[in-house]
Amino acid sequence: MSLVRCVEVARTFGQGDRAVVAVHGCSCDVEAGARIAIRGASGSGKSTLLHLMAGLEVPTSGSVSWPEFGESPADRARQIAVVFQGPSLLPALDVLENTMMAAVLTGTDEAEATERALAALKTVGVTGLVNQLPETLSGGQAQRIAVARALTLRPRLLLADEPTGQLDELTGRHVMDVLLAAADELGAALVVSTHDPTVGDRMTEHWEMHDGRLLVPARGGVG
Ligand SMILES: Nc1ncnc2c1ncn2[C@@H]1O[C@H](COP(=O)(O)OP(=O)(O)OP(=O)(O)O)[C@@H](O)[C@H]1O
Repeated sequence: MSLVRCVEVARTFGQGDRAVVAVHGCSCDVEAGARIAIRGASGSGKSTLLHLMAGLEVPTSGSVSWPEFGESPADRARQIAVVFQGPSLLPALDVLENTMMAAVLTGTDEAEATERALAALKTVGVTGLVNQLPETLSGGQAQRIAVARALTLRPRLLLADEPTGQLDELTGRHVMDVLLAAADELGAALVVSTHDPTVGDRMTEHWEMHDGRLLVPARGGVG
């Protein structure tokens, strides 16, 4: 069964002359355990599609459903983690608090969330930073903490929007190692938008976006 099903989904921003159709009539399924890379030029709609899949954007038309996650947004929030493209840490919270926050807000006991967050920070290699505020971090460190926050949630669906875009090659490879290992361990599906062909090479399904339109090759097709 699909974790996410998009049927003829479209998302338009703005109105009238200023309307931008970011996503046009996209239909796709993310199956349990999938490893999907979404490639496409800047502005082709990758982030918007990931946000629709996460339930963070509401489609202008069409439908997004989560057949395995239940109807309520609260149930979904526990099952889906997003690694955002840009800075996403809360400036007033330190690294540990940022890492555990999403899990606590979705119902994980605080002691359990702390334990998970410390383990996730160790996994991404930033244990020395637990008490620092986001303003003291490099872009790469902040991105690794955003990955740790996603892992702390223990989701069944991991959506990562250009997770290596701001990182040097070695750190980027490490972040992908961590995301793939975590997805394996959790039995989660992983969907990554990327411009980096080396990231795409590590995934098993290859989707393309062009001007808001999604091309999903038939299973076993050439990516
Ligand atoms: N909140 C918004 N308001 C208005 N326009 C938006 C908004 N979000 C996205 N867009 C527009 O929708 C289109 C698709 O943007 P999106 O960020 O989804 O593309 P992308 O493929 O992720 O780009 P990139 O690779 O640069 O991150 C772009 O033309 C963008 O300017």
